[in-house]
Amino acid sequence: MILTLTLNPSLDRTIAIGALDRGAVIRAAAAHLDPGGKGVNVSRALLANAVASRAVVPFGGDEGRQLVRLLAAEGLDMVTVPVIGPTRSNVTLAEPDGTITKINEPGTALSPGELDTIAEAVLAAAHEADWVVASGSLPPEVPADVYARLCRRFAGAGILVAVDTSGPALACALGAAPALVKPNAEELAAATGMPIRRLGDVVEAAGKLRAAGARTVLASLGADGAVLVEDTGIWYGEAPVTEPRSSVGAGDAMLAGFLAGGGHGPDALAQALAWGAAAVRLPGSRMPGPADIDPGCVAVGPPDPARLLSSTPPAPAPLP
Ligand SMILES: Nc1ncnc2c1ncn2[C@@H]1O[C@H](COP(=O)(O)OP(=O)(O)O)[C@@H](O)[C@H]1O
Ligand SMILES: O=P(O)(O)OC[C@H]1O[C@](O)(COP(=O)(O)O)[C@@H](O)[C@@H]1O
Repeated sequence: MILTLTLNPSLDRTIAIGALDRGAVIRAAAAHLDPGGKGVNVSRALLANAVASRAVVPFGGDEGRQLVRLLAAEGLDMVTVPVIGPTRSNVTLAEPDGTITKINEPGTALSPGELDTIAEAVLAAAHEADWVVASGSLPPEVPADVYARLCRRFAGAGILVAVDTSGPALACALGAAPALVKPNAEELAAATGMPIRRLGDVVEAAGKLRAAGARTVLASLGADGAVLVEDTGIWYGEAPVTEPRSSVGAGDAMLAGFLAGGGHGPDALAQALAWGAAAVRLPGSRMPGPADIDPGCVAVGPPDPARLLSSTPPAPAPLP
């Protein structure tokens, strides 16, 4: 069983527009509402592929009740934890050429008591879990070491922790030896202070995250695919999509595919890429099921260090 924790879940509204014209009245072509948040999406993708998963989901206010209703309608196995602050809403503007602009709210603070209740819910469910996935940003005022504490709590208990986050929460988690981290190119650049222009940079930056404590690094590179760096090897793979519809949730589908594929090695990477590509072909953050996933669209092999990435993440700010 794969247990997910999303401390900052969301209602995700994806709005299809013609072109993003700042300052104008933009008439939307279509809109989708999906339940969201990174761990929630990992569980949704696993559910869509009949892989056992349970999601720990704090929820608050009318938005939170709607989130829980949407997840219940999908049949998600979840442990819901009521909290006072309302669940956030995130908006994605999707243009016809595939450009997406995301506006993610910060979310509402969790009190120390609420955090304790959420931690108890994770501990109670974790005894059945092979993996615990701690994913997404932290709401305001939540201590940056919250995922690190989770890693330490499960170290030695035979439960592997995967962390998908950014900034101080990622930096703290690295020091607690997570089994897996899944940075995207921008997070990799920010975490290492390195410009990420070529596959060689990705491999080098992943090596730095491993030196800092992560056992395995699954670096997602958007349309360029992904690089896997672990004890037994380094692999690169891609699964091109000719008509991308929405990349929202692609990273979460990809992580779900990797864990469902065994959580290590080139076959798991291939499955991750197939699930990520399938998510990109679907609208909003709809998670792909077996009918959407084409394992034949993936190529995995050794990375060519000189290969340039098609887009370079913003140059990282100098490390303090
Ligand atoms: N335009 C695309 N074409 C094909 N695959 C994509 C595309 N965008 C994303 N993906 C797939 O989704 C994965 C995650 O995307 P990425 O943008 O790196 O992550 P995140 O959504 O976490 O920022 C990629 O590694 C790739 O497998
Ligand atoms: O917690 P964060 O970093 O604000 O991200 C939350 C957002 O990420 C998503 O989980 C999508 O994630 P990915 O596109 O990285 O797979 C959305 O559902 C949600 O709105």
